[in-house]
Amino acid sequence: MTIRDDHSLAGQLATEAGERLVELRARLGFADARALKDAGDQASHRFLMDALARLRPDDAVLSEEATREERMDPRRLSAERVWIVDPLDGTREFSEQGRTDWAVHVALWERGSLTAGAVALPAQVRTLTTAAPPELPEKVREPFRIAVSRTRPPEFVRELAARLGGELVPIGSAGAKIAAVLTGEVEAYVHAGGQYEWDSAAPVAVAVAAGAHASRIDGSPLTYNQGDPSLPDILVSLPDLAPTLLAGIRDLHRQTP
Ligand SMILES: Nc1ncnc2c1ncn2[C@@H]1O[C@H](COP(=O)(O)O)[C@@H](OP(=O)(O)O)[C@H]1O
Ligand SMILES: [Mg+2]
Repeated sequence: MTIRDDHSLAGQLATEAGERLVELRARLGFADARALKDAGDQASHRFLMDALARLRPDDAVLSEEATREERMDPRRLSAERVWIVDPLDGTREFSEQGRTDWAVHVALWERGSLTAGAVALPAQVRTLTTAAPPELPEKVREPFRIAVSRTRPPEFVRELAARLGGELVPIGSAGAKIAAVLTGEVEAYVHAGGQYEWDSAAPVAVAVAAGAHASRIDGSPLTYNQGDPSLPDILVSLPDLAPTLLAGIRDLHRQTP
């Protein structure tokens, strides 16, 4: 495989890693969830690391599944091009039979911003990429829907939705939730309380390319390839809904700091 275009490369790598995960799921089955999660994380990480080393040997990589030492390698902080990958986002859902809300994330950061990315949703047989960003819905549906974590929904989002007249939709995986915003299944994704750069880099690259809003929940920019990869909160939404959500979050936090 020789792929000159980074957008296409992100798409092909995420898609192929995802196909391998589908096969692995079928082969191992769901009896031992821990074993399936670990095998999925490792197989996808190895595939992506080997492919990037072969196809983009001069670039740095930040992967969720790298060792702590590899993640802390200071070379990535002076590199001009860094691939930020989450080999299996929504690991919990991957290990649950029948669930399709898990993803493979491949993003490229260059000199301060995300420039390419892909989110494969292998069990939904689709990959969203910056090569051909999805077309956003033109109008915000009413009542609007906010995707939240199935297992760790932030406390304040229930109150936010109640005040603004929105509905909550629990979905696994940050990539699957942001994809749901871009394809019109929900209108927003709000998360707080903990997350890392690899959980959002690729889906945010696609969201921004599609024209969606993406920021921290206080409206400040999401920044990637930092020394500390923690990026604990995020808001992705259709652009017309963002001012309402940001103002609602600001009001809530003013009243309950
Ligand atoms: N409070 C928290 N602290 C750390 N990571 C969190 C988190 N809440 C969610 N995440 C991570 O964000 C991703 C999406 O989570 P969720 O499905 O709950 O929305 C998951 O990535 P992984 O599956 O790659 O570990 C999960 O680990
Ligand atoms: Mg993740």
